[in-house]
Amino acid sequence: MKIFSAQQIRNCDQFTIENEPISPIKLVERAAETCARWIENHFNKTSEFQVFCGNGNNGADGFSLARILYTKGFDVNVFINEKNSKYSQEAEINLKRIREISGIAVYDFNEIEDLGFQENSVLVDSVFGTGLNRKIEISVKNLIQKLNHLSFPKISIDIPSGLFADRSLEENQIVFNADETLSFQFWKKSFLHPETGKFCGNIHILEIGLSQKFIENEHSDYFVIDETEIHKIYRPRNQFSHKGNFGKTTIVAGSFGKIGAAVLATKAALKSGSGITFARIPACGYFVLQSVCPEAMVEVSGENFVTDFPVENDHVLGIGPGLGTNSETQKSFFEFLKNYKNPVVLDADALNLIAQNTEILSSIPRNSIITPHPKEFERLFGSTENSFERLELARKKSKEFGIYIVLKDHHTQVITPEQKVFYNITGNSGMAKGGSGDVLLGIITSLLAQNYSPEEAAVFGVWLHGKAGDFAAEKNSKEAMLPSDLIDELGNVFKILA
Ligand SMILES: NC(=O)C1=CN([C@@H]2O[C@H](COP(=O)(O)OP(=O)(O)OC[C@H]3O[C@@H](n4cnc5c(N)ncnc54)[C@H](O)[C@@H]3O)[C@@H](O)[C@H]2O)[C@@H](O)CC1
Ligand SMILES: [K+]
Repeated sequence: MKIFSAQQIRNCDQFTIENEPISPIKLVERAAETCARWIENHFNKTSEFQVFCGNGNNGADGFSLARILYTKGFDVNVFINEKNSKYSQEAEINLKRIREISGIAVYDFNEIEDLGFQENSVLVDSVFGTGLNRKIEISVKNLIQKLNHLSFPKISIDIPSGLFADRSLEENQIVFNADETLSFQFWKKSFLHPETGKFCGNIHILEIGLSQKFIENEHSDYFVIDETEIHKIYRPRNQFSHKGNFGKTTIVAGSFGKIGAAVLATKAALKSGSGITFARIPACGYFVLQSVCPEAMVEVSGENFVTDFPVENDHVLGIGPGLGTNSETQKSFFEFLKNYKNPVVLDADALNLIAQNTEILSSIPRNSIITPHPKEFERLFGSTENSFERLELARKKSKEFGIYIVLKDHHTQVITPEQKVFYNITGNSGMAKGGSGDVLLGIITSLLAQNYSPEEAAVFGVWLHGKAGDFAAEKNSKEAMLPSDLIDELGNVFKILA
């Protein structure tokens, strides 16, 4: 699914109004009705809704929602900024409709303290939407601060007030802290970054029938990985195929004390479809690997750490988990990078070795995939102010070195040399444990070996990994789930695709 900027969303609204055609007020009504349906399905009629409305069309949505909820039998109060009487046309019409209903009281933002809300209150934030274009003024700031201190359920309409749709926060910005965000039609970039996404609570993207023609034709470099895309990428195994059709994967990993990383990566490669799987590990891990992964072939290199790298051109190599940073490993790894031309997958210590001498970055074979977490990324490419800037730096570096960067985070981003960005929305905090990255490297390497393109392997790989994590959390809890549980769940994820 494409992600648009605030300006592109405005253009999409406008295009829909002109071409469907539909009047602006009817479009607001459609958006509000969609929210009301969601609310009706999630709250019972004893709830009392306190709806806070701004002056733009986000406010218009709020007024309309208040009216619809009232007609559905909910108790509703509406709050406005009496001092600011300049409303958008749609907001003005909808506020007038509210004033005509005697059962809905309209109060000023200032009155919330005198009123004291009922215990069954639900707060609805319809103050600012995607039209926010500057820092919030003091009176609204005070309101949001006060509301954030109340412990009632909080719903934001379209976007929590105070967030920009497509960029980071201003300094000292106050943002409504939602439990649920009901957002129209598109994911917004700010929902997907940690500094801003933390204000959104659970995100629900509600379809409001904006123009498909506009959405198809409008260019964007930013995407959310959705299941429809994954179905297009996934290739079921042909009945007449044999193991030679699914590639050869070699995992180069492990050192004394870190053989577990090699085991996880190798098992993950085996469980995500690789035809023939090799592990190149130091001798100290030989018996462990052979016993826990009997399907893999083991090649030994060095005693306690890997001392030479394979150069078989028909294998796809995934290098790094638990490799260690011994100087002998580094020397042969760098030698290998200088001579090897096929795409490889690099993670963990492979990246730490490169970070010790970043000149070698330009020797990474074109179209390789690297999978750094934010700290590893910083060691490779330098620090940035926030995750929005980090993403833009990653786009630049992807292009410069002709590599795919899988920037691991709560919503992992896959960045391509063409500067496209794919945000992953599967996965959960139970995966924030040592070993998860080793599993991801195994999956992506295996997919690349099976002839998925680097973009497909990275996008499909992060999605599979996250989905397996979601299944594992459901069975074991986020606390108790282990990276090995992700590997066990891969089968169930493939089953939903077949
Ligand atoms: N345009 C449309 O057709 C649709 C719009 N929709 C709603 O409309 C919203 C966007 O509406 P608007 O573009 O009117 O903007 P908003 O309702 O987000 O409000 C911003 C308004 O306040 C002003 N403003 C911006 N920053 C401010 C600040 N810091 N302090 C004080 N005032 C500030 C802006 O000039 C604008 O008038 C969406 O988020 C969505 O909720 C939906 O109803 C769907 C259809
Ligand atoms: K809002």
